[in-house]
Amino acid sequence: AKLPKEVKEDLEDPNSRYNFGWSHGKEKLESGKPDILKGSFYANPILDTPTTETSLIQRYPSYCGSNIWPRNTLPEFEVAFKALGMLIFDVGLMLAYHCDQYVSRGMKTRKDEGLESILRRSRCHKGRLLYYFPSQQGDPDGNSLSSWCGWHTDHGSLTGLTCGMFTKDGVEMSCPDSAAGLYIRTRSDQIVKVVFGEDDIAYQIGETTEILSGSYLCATPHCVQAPKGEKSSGIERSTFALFMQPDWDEKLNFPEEVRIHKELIPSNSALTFGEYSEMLLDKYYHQKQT
Ligand SMILES: O=C(O)CCC(=O)C(=O)O
Ligand SMILES: [Fe+2]
Repeated sequence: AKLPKEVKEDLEDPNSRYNFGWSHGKEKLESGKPDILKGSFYANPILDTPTTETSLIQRYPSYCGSNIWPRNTLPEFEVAFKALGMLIFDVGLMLAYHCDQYVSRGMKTRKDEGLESILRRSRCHKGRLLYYFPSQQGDPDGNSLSSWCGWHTDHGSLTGLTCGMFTKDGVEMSCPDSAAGLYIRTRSDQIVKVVFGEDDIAYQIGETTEILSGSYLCATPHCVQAPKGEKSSGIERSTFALFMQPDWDEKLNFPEEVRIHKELIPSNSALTFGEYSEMLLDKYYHQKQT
């Protein structure tokens, strides 16, 4: 986020709707306003070029495009991003195995249709380095719990997260406001602050896992609160998320009873994850138009 403007512009990829490389102020919030509170850098830490087929790149640019790296300005960045992404991926596969064990108590799934197999063969995983710009006093939304990032569920399968790192002018420090950070809502509707260490990885369930597991597993609603108070001015937050999700070509066998995005899922057929994500994008796009 602190690279010169021209360097960041070179790292932008409008064709993928800014889903590769640098993205700032391009994503729209629920209110329809651009999200200027955070800057992101997206890349697939497992594959630099998921496919060379032009028709696929045109159809699913946000998944099938190629990584963009600041190889001249920050040569160590690519190495670190891939190492962290792959670590979260490997541990995530172990977690997926246990998710399958849990779900198998309640429903029958073929082994090759389990979460672990689906994630192992996917070419669609996406790492996102997030940088929340310094909190400002008197932000219009400064008092709400979701002041840095609103309540949402991630739409993929599993999201792995590192703990947020707070800095001021780039120097690491503990956050003066202990209430700042990530919050989740539990199955019993409790709001819980997520606390974990710098050597830990936290995983959240995404919507696709909820749907495919017949709601045995539930997507984790979460938001990020900015620090408040005078002492917190100038505090920035950085973290890394790995969105583990099925391949664009993966046929999703939706169970008969579906709780979320019901209206989008045809009752008789299996969509691919690529088709399904496109429908979701269209849905949110449509909502924003009305
Ligand atoms: O900043 C965080 O800890 C969470 C980020 C997040 O929810 C997302 O990128 O979807
Ligand atoms: Fe999220």
